[in-house]
Amino acid sequence: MTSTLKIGTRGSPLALAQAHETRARLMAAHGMSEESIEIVVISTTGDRVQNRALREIGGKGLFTREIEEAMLAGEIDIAVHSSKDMPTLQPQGLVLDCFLEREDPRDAFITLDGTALADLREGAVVGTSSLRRKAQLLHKRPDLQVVEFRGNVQTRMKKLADGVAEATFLALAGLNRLNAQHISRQPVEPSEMLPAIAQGAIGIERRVDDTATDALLAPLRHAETHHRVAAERAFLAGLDGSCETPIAGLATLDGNTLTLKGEILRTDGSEVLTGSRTGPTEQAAEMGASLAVELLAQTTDDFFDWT
Ligand SMILES: NCc1[nH]cc(CCC(=O)O)c1CC(=O)O
Repeated sequence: MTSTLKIGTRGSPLALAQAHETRARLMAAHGMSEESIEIVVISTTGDRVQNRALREIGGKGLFTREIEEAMLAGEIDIAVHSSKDMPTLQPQGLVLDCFLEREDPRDAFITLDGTALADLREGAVVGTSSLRRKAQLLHKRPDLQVVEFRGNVQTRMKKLADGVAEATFLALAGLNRLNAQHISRQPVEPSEMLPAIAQGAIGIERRVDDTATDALLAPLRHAETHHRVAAERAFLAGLDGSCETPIAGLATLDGNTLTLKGEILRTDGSEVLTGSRTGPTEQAAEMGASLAVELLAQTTDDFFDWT
């Protein structure tokens, strides 16, 4: 290969770690040299706006638009993303169909002194900007107070140190990828709190008609992750999920048998609707779609209202 493969990514520490992991996997799979793969950092609207809740400026494409424009313009060849931040539909001409082996999909509960979620004092303040985590937490513990908590891992840890909140949640996958061993964390079992759709899975987007890049990505594709993410994202798509709706879901695989658990919540945590599907991997998308239909059928008109 004579030309350079260009990987587009956001510039956050986690995004860069994921881009470097992708480059390392490409090098290992194809014997490519480090110089033959360039990492191109692209700033997105989501990165630039730090002072407002993301949902106020709208939509899931906030962290992807500028990267996708660069790919359509041919300035980059692939884009490396956290699949959980990706809309279910990609812009015309692009496809998200390469998923690397999934990291731990669980959330982590973070306190400075190691207090467990179950031991959090009555009325404690928890910081999170995730509507899902907020709704799930309030569903279990209506006594807790949830405050908005944006920013990268360091910023959030500083807020804990400053006493802005006593606890927060982070994705275990992110902590692992950042080698953040110094941050003490307690994994939250999915039976306690279902994670976000596709949490822990790196997704690689490319141009639909770029067959050379498609072939280059082939050895990076992880089949089990693909089936699990396909079921979860079909569930999300069926719910027309935006970041305004608390949605959670996780698919697990036992041989060729996929089990998908999914839930939707009222924003204040006062109601949660859950369900599951089990079937062969070939039916991943149908399972996700039919679970979405089942849960939507149980919602009343005001279920998605802000409360
Ligand atoms: N919304 C930000 C985001 N997007 C992906 C991850 C973690 C890594 C992953 O899920 O792959 C995080 C941080 C977090 O939720 O703590």
